[in-house]
Amino acid sequence: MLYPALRSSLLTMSTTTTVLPSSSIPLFTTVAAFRQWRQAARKENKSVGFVPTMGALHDGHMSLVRKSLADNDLTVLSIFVNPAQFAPHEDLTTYPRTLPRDLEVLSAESVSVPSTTDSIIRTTSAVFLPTVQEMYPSGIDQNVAAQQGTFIEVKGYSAQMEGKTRPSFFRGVATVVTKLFNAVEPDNAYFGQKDIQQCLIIKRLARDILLSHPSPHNIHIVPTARDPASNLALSSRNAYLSADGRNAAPALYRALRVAEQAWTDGLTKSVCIQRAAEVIRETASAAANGDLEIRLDYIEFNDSDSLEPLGDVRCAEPNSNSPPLLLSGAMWIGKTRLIDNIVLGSLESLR
Ligand SMILES: Nc1ncnc2c1ncn2[C@@H]1O[C@H](COP(=O)(O)OP(=O)(O)OP(=O)(O)O)[C@@H](O)[C@H]1O
Ligand SMILES: CC(C)(CO)[C@@H](O)C(=O)[O-]
Ligand code: BAL
Repeated sequence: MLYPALRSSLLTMSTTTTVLPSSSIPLFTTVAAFRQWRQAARKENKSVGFVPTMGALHDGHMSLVRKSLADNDLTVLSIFVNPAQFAPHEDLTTYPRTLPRDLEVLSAESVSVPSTTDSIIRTTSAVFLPTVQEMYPSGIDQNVAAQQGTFIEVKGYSAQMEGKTRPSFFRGVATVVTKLFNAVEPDNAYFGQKDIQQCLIIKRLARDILLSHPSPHNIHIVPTARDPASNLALSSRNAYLSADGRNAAPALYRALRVAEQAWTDGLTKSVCIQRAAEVIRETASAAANGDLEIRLDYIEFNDSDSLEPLGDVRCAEPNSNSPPLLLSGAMWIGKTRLIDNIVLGSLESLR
């Protein structure tokens, strides 16, 4: 427990600018108020784990929270729908915003960790809910050409894979994550494998700018949480799907698994991708009867170090020095774009 007096005064301070739902977890909307909480944690020598999110929490987010609760004395989760990572034609305005429910879900989550005498129950210690003005003091225009102020670009890693369809996406992510890291100064940070390119870009960013809080090796990649019945990767954007869309959505992971099998059978990359594309085509033609438009955006194999696509090669003998391969893809279900991936190798060896 952090100084109760400080906690309650911070709670009051943090609620002066925005009307927030009531919550058993302290909520902070300003960097200044949050920094006082962080300072108190540092004085108490408590380790701080950080889970950045855009809200609309689901069990994928909660798997990151549980890992952070298990690893750290204190856990902070942020909810911020970051305008800079949405292109002007994307879904910033309709992105699901479910704060009251998010806070309920978070309050209910706990992890029991062994202690010298008994066990300790840990719950989330703070939620950081900054406003757009707080995160972008120079303002933020979704049109990159009109932007003013400071932005972070991770060059050479942001144009492949997701960057082909979303060219400014990682600039927006790298910028906001740098700001969040500066505000929170976590010892450990947790990101989901579902957004694998994001994880690797953030690790690279931390290495390149010599970040200490968190240090690159304290940026952890947590495996993708899936719907147990269909294997669909959990995602906030699944909320956009109709019942028919929901039935079709697991095809992306099925397609990736087909490509993975073809790869381990020794077929060339292009054949693996064709086989995966066939799975999506079959799903699309079945769904077309119900008027739902389904389209593959891409399936690709990339080197996890350089993020460059593989040439049209076959699976080589695994070499203990070679970095894992990324097999990833995206598909459109109507206006909803879903992503997924398989890491061919161990998550722990991703740099
Ligand atoms: N199924 C999942 N398993 C593990 N981590 C996940 C999963 N889905 C999202 N995350 C992670 O949660 C963090 C916050 O993600 P975010 O709030 O954007 O949710 P999301 O479900 O990825 O949303 P979107 O539908 O917009 O992609 C990110 O690190 C993301 O990779
Ligand atoms: C990391 C992140 C919170 C930055 O806005 C976002 O891209 C996400 O939720 O994956
Ligand atoms: N989880 C990635 C956030 C986005 O697609 O904007």
